[in-house]
Amino acid sequence: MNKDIAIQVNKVSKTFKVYLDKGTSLKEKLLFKHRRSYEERSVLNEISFSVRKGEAIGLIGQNGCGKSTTLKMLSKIMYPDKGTVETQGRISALIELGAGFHPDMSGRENIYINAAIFGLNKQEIDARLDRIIEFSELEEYIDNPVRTYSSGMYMRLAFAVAINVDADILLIDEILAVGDASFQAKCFNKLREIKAKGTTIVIVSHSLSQIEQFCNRSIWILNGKIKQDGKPRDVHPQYLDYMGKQTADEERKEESLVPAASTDELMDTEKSAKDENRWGNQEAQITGIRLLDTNGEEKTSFRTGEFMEIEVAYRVNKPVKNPACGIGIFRNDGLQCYGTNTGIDHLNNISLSETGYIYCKIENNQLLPGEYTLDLALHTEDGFAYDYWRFATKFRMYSDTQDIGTTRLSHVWEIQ
Ligand SMILES: Nc1ncnc2c1ncn2[C@@H]1O[C@H](COP(=O)(O)OP(=O)(O)OP(=O)(O)O)[C@@H](O)[C@H]1O
Repeated sequence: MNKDIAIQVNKVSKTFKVYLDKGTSLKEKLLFKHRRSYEERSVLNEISFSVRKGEAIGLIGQNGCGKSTTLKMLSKIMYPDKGTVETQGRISALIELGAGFHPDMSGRENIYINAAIFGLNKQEIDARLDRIIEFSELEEYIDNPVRTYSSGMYMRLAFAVAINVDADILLIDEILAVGDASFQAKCFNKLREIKAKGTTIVIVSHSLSQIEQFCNRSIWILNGKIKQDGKPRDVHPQYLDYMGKQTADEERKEESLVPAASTDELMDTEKSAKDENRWGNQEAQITGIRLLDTNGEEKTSFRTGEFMEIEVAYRVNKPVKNPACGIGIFRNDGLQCYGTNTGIDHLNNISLSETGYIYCKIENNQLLPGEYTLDLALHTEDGFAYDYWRFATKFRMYSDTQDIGTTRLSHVWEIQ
């Protein structure tokens, strides 16, 4: 293996046997006692990738796609059925919370056992013990059995050991989801320090922003293969779009499974949905809404600073005088981030055909990462609604910068 490479995964496949049900009742259990039928479930199918020394990479993908399985094979907790995994250097892994801890032993004793698993001898552990206990902030509890610890305390101890064993490769699975915000921030700072020292890091996380903040590269696993491997800012939008479409398909499928309602029920449901999120005299109606990127492609996620176009399809049922179109953007905690309309923008004397489209082009959408909803309205110049549609659509913003607040303000620094 090339000396600049820390991890080399070559055509790795992994299949699990899933045993089929032997029944739940005593009768079924006895009858099917010898049933050995199982199904082979292929999780990874000839995946290959390599990680250079000092690189930090994120593994992403939907639930059950094989991220943890990949990490377990990197740490040699599990072996591939086919293919090879080669690594160079000492590995430290935070994979299953509390794995490697003995519940009846104290925190202190577990530090020795855990650090020994990572390859340290007694003197090396002695030299690091105070540092580990201090980082874990568990001084008061360190001589209590770990079965008395909360999951947050487990995580503190596990993290404190894993980052203090001078590993060359650190593997972390969703571990930072546990623990309070201040400890998480401390862990992140420590990870940055470790990364700066040249440690190779592989993280599995559902938090894309954690990966964006921290990793140089993201690998997206889909249907047993690597779907994309590249900079987080290139991979994540595609992944989010794919996930957005999946969710929409599932919602449509669920809707088609709902038993047909009677006409009265349908009218009632439509009416209550309308009452709640849509109002106006409907003389002019919004008939569709799409969010488009610079190529005119429909998207549900946008990068901070990217072009975003709101396309509003309309129909005019009765001639309307001096209509206006407005938008309102809300963050998912309800905060209104922006609102405007054609009147505010001095676009007067608009005339609408029977049907058509209105476009609002946002050249430089500087909203910061988060989930947003969009309200749309067709209304008279003085604000009387023809059709006001609350939560007309949703979108997500992402970024690889870490600004705080709602919007990135255009700015420059000058130091004198
Ligand atoms: N030891 C095992 N025996 C049988 N099936 C397993 C085993 N370990 C994992 N699997 C199955 O393999 C698939 C991939 O699991 P894995 O934990 O790697 O997914 P993941 O991408 O980490 O998912 P998540 O995001 O939900 O944690 C799942 O369908 C899981 O049920």
